[in-house]
Amino acid sequence: MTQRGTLGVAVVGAGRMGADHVRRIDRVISGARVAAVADVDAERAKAVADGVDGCAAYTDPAAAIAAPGVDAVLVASPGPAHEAALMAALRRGLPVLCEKPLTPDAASALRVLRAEERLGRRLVQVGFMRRYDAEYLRLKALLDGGGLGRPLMLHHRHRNASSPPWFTGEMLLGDSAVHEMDVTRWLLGQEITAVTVMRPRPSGNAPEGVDDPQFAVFETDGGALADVEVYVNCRFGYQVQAEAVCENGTARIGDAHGMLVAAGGRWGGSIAPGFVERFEEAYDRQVRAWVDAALRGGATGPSCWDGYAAAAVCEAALRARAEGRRVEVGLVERPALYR
Ligand SMILES: NC(=O)C1=CN([C@@H]2O[C@H](COP(=O)(O)OP(=O)(O)OC[C@H]3O[C@@H](n4cnc5c(N)ncnc54)[C@H](O)[C@@H]3O)[C@@H](O)[C@H]2O)C=CC1
Ligand SMILES: O=C1[C@@H](O)[C@H](O)[C@@H](O)[C@H](O)[C@H]1O
Repeated sequence: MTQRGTLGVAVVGAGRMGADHVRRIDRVISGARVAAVADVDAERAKAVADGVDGCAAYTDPAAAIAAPGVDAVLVASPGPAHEAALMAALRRGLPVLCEKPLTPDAASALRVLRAEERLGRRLVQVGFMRRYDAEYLRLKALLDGGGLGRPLMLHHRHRNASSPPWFTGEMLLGDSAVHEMDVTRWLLGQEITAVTVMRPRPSGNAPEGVDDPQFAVFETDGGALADVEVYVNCRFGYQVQAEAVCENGTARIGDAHGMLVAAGGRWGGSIAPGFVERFEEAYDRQVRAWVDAALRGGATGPSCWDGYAAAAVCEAALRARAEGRRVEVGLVERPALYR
């Protein structure tokens, strides 16, 4: 039950993304309020909850999800903790926005999908926020319109200025390139069927033991190819680009944002420092769409099927990287709920 048409949200995980979503719900989005914040780090939960009127702090996510006034759950804990929070929310029949990845592997993603399927209706939205980015939406509309002919190839570039200290070689695929796995499927309306991963000699910027950058190639069931360069210690900024090569033309996004300045014999723009700045409007639109759907009692956007398919592609990519060979992606039959 919502109080006076306002969605009471429990936010699980009060780190970088969780705290930013709390700010967004509290100050940017209408129709929702943060009723509870849970973090295993009690001080962090309290610090974030203290910034919001009437918000309670918890260290146990299940207690926050069951708290009075909670109508919906936003999961922003690390990927391995997502399944427990998702299951607790689904047991109570609550709508969930779960940060990517849905879960870190296909088996756990499938368990979540089956739990939602048993309820017979969609309650989960996965935080693949690029689907809400204005540039990606324009590219999707262009491809769907068919004016350029059939898409043949996608070229993706995903560069971060630097990776956090805990980042591993596996995370370039499971944490970063998972976005390209999702947008490839979404832009083309096709499933990824096989993955190959190649690695150049690591950059001198890469932390010891981290194979950065990596290069992956996806094959799809519609006969398209997509490649992604993931480079998470490029130093120069946060850059996400995509180019579609179609039968009769190409379209490219992610080159320039905002102003171009000409001065002193040079011209140019600026590159966002990080994902929070580059995708700020997409995060806003994503959360707004989730709140609107939850207030109507449903879910929208990337589904458990999308989260599961991306997890299966990740698993294949990790095997392809470890074994140095092309690996096929195995998916279960797509349930009727997600068709
Ligand atoms: N869509 C996007 O562009 C981005 C998405 N993410 C995703 O957001 C999620 C969170 O990432 P960050 O905020 O960067 O991580 P973070 O490390 O900054 O924050 C995670 C928080 O969760 C807490 N936590 C750990 N285990 C928990 C549990 N079992 N229950 C409740 N809280 C727990 C930690 O104490 C920490 O405060 C991840 O799934 C990540 O992949 C992260 C960055 C960007
Ligand atoms: O999701 C994200 C992070 O978790 C990930 O670590 C970054 O590489 C991505 O650019 C960002 O969008």
